[in-house]
Amino acid sequence: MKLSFNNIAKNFSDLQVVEQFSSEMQTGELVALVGPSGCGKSTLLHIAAGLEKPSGGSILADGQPVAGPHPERMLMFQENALYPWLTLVGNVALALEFQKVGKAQARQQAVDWLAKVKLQGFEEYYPHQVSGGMRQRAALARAFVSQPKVLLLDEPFGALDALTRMTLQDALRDLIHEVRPTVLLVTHDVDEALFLADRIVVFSPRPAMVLKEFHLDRHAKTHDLSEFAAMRREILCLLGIHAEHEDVKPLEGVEA
Ligand SMILES: Nc1ncnc2c1ncn2[C@@H]1O[C@H](COP(=O)(O)OP(=O)(O)OP(=O)(O)O)[C@@H](O)[C@H]1O
Repeated sequence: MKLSFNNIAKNFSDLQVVEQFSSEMQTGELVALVGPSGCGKSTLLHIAAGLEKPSGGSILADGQPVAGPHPERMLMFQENALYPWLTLVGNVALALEFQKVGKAQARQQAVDWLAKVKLQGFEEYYPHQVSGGMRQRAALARAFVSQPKVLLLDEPFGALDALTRMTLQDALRDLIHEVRPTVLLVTHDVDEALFLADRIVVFSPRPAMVLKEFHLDRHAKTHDLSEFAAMRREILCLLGIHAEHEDVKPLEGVEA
């Protein structure tokens, strides 16, 4: 599904959050939105989800105005997105039951998708009985089970430790490869954007304006992002972060 943001502006009372944002996300494209905290990235996701109305401009999904939330445009948050009173399989099946899929069929599909995110054997566990990474795996299964055409990810792995985050990024890549939704990813993690995205949009502080877009080759990327070092440095620089301080320096006396 193609998403078109046409001259989007958004303000909350006197607060101008987004100014003149225009961009087209092609079917199956993964676009990462990065920018300073509070610049309006989540607001753009909410507009795409149909949860917020723009103050100016229009948002189209396959040429049709977005009038409100729709299951084909799925929003996934950072953490605690699962219902604590339902098991993992119950949480995933519920996404289908909302769409009027029969209970038995919903459950079978939920079991299948939990297996795809390596949670077989944990179907009957409650969210508090599994780790944060496992909860986010289940949340991924729930986001993908109804095979959405657009996936809106708001810092999906922001609460996880670095190692768990990387395994979840791999899982997300596999699911995207299978379902091929159009994805808008809000992240503070530049490496996550470099690993997952086809395109990275870097925003200014509020009101959000596009500072620069980066196009990445779609090929089998690994977590070794050394080939993107120059791009990483430029993005960090645009965000006002001194990249040279970020780099790991060899310890004294150790040859680089
Ligand atoms: N419903 C709302 N009512 C009033 N103000 C809001 C609302 N939603 C967001 N804002 C304000 O809009 C600004 C942008 O918020 P938004 O969550 O889009 O930023 P962000 O770039 O996603 O931030 P972060 O990276 O910290 O999550 C903030 O100042 C926020 O307080």
